[in-house]
Amino acid sequence: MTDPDLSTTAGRLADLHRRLEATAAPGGEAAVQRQHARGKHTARERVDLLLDEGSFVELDALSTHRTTAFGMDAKHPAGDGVVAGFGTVDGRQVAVYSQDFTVFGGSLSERNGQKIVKVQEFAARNGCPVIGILDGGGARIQEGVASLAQFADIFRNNVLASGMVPQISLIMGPSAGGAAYSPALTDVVVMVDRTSHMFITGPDVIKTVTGEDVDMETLGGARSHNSTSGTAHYMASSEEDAIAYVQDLLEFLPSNNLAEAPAFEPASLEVTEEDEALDTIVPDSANQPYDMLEVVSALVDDGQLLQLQEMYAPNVITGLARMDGMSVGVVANQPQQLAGTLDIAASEKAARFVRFCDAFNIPILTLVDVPGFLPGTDQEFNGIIRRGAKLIYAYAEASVPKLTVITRKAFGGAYIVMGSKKLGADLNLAWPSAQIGVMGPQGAVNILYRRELQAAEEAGEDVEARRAQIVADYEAELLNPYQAADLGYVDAVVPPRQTRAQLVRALRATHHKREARPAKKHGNMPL
Ligand SMILES: CCCC(=O)SCCNC(=O)CCNC(=O)[C@H](O)C(C)(C)COP(=O)(O)OP(=O)(O)OC[C@H]1O[C@@H](n2cnc3c(N)ncnc32)[C@H](O)[C@@H]1OP(=O)(O)O
Repeated sequence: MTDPDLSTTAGRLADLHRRLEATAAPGGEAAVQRQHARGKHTARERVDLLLDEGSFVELDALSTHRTTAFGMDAKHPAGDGVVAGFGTVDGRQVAVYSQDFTVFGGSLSERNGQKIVKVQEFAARNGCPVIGILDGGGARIQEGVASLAQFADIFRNNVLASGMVPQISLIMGPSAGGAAYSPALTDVVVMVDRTSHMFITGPDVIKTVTGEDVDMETLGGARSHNSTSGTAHYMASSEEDAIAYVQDLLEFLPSNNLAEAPAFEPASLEVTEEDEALDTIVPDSANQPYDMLEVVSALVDDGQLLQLQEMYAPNVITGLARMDGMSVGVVANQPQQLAGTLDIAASEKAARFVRFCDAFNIPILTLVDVPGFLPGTDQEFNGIIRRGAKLIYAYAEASVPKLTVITRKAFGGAYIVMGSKKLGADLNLAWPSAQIGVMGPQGAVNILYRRELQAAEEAGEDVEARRAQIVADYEAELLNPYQAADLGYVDAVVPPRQTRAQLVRALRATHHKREARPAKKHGNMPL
């Protein structure tokens, strides 16, 4: 192909076209084929899948690195391994960057790091979500500290934008070493099963240092980070699934902390069949589990809940839904898992979610059926006191509308933590099946009546009959919602079928809630 004549306008236009064409597959066709063979899209294909057709405005497409060492002066792929810019998702503005694994393994250079920073700053300035698509080998080795320093800029921007604009990370390949801290600093991390990996030190380093044998998938695959480490919020079955999840998620979120989330059709307050079914959902026996997801489904619009961290700490459910057409964050104990107890993982999961909702002005609906914190040395030694306290901190700090429904058990510290009145909830409802107390009946009777039961045993009396009687007395006296209703710690005891309508009325009433906090630099959460 002959070089265009740059002394003419037509030639300059042809030159531009030639340069832009080079951005289509800067790592070469063979690298694109390798990417596809691994079941992965290219950086540009991912941006196209995410954004509304034709909406993408690319920034710095023609920039390239400045390194000369290690033969780098001979390689100048256009864009330098990141596709960056802004566009729309369902008509709403977002900023996006997408690492290109076909260019130096998607590694971060000084130059392409600056492109990412530009996108982050664009999002912060213009109040729109920023979505990072990660598929890269971390700091570009050939650039040394220049690349490392650029990461510091990115991390700092992650922190400064936190709570200002939603930040979402789509992991679609490796996110290795310290580089993994950028997604970790964002609000939501989505990983693709089998093709995405996050780790601070890889299998080889682990083998050398600790002698441990672990493969990449077990160490840092989507399943591990969704179910074990709690780093990821959704495990997608494919890249398309991951992108669809992010598109759904964005529909629940405001563009920034000063905006409102999109609103949909208001709800009808007529009692529906789903409302009626709530009257019978709590089993007669307090020890029998039921599925809290069914309660959520009956309460929220169209029964739709978008769970975050569904695979992690399933004893607490966290997710986004709509009530009356408005976004709400749902936090709910799940009696089907660990009897709904709160452990370290559940506390941290729920705390982070409450803070996420609070940052973006999303009201919080809390559904309570919690027998307490999970007992055991494992929990105590690993810091259930410090780490469980995060949930108290999050609820007490949150100034968005907070609505709480106690469906059954609400015992001890766990009662307080789960959006109780005195932590600042706006409406606390209880069902007639609610049991609110310092602890469950067996524990209470063992402590209060230990001596009496011991004496009865020594006297040859029927201890079990006596214990059953005391338990029944305790349940009748304290394990109901009426002491709390009497003292104003629940605002109303309602038939389950009326719950949805009461919550919707409360959401309407609290829509413009403003709650001031004393001025300070920041609090000191027990991290
Ligand atoms: C604050 C942040 C600090 C950090 O980022 S520290 C972390 C530094 N990075 C790492 O430790 C990861 C190094 N890379 C790897 O482990 C692997 O390349 C990785 C990412 C798992 C991918 O493995 P594979 O899928 O087998 O691909 P591969 O090794 O053949 O790499 C494909 C091409 O990408 C290149 N590459 C990967 N990571 C790079 C990097 N960091 N700097 C510069 N080039 C990098 C690699 O050389 C290869 O290039 P080529 O195709 O052979 O020309």
